[in-house]
Amino acid sequence: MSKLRIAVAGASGRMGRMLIEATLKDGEVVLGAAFDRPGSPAVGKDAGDLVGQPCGVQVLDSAETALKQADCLIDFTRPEGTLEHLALCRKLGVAMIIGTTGFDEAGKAAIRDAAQDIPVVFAPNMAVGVNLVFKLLDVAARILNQGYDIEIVEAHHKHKIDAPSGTALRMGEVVAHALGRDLKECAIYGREGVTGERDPSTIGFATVRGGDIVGDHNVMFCGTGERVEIAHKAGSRMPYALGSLRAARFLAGKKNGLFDMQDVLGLR
Ligand SMILES: NC(=O)C1=CN([C@@H]2O[C@H](COP(=O)(O)OP(=O)(O)OC[C@H]3O[C@@H](n4cnc5c(N)ncnc54)[C@H](OP(=O)(O)O)[C@@H]3O)[C@@H](O)[C@H]2O)C=CC1
Ligand SMILES: O=C(O)C1=N[C@H](C(=O)O)C[C@H](O)C1
Repeated sequence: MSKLRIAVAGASGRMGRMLIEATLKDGEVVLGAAFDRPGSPAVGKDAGDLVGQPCGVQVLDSAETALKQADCLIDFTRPEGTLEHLALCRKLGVAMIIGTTGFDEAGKAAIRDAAQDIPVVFAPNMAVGVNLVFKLLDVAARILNQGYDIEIVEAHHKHKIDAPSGTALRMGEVVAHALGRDLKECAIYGREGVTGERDPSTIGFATVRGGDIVGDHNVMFCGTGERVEIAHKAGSRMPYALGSLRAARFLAGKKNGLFDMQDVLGLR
């Protein structure tokens, strides 16, 4: 059987480079194509040169040409780019792994719609450890369901453009769902000035941005006389890339459908 051909969008980005490295090291898949935006300095270079491992696959500036050489696209770019690539994947029948965060409701609806025709894994965090944390949070919130104030603190590198992180938002959704609340109605994004006492029905978010922090998340259940903290710290982007490749293998042979990493890891 021929190996699964992976295409990488945003090839020269932080995740693009990590995905190329992980794909080249993986014995079960091959790098079918890599592409970047027209005008990117990476276009025309050997994709493997971006990670010090020449491979003979040139970085293209046409997503459509690249996707014709792939079975599955892994996309960690920006919402507007991902949605353009999604339309092309739908047209060409290419499976898609979406790691990009920061979509608005219309963007999420477009992903759900496309998944009627192609298989898609869409997850704010592909790391196995973070997906375990989602499960732990569900258990914790159901047990600590009264008398505990919930605060979610995340920290990322200075280049990150969206806040709170997609992962922090998903953590909030998991906790809110376990408590029978709607995150849209109970989230508090930052505080300033005379805020008054804390409303116990809220879930608070705090964001730190600086340096080269890969990604830290800490969910605090603050009670009276005790505090439970469930945290994950990423020291490298490799877990996101390895999770994405696991997701690509999970989609192989599927005709359509929308999945996330809980499906991929059998945690649903
Ligand atoms: N789900 C997960 O596990 C993870 C998700 N992420 C998410 O992945 C995304 C990318 O992160 P990161 O790699 O750090 O970002 P980078 O900025 O390092 O890379 C983004 C890449 O996408 C390209 N790009 C930007 N805009 C567009 C566009 N409109 N169309 C096509 N390509 C575009 C960039 O090109 P150019 O340089 O020309 O702008 C660049 O090559 C973010 O949304 C981040 O939150 C990150 C890590 C893990
Ligand atoms: O931009 C990043 O770097 C990351 N983004 C994702 C998010 O928004 O949750 C995942 C990870 O935390 C790294």
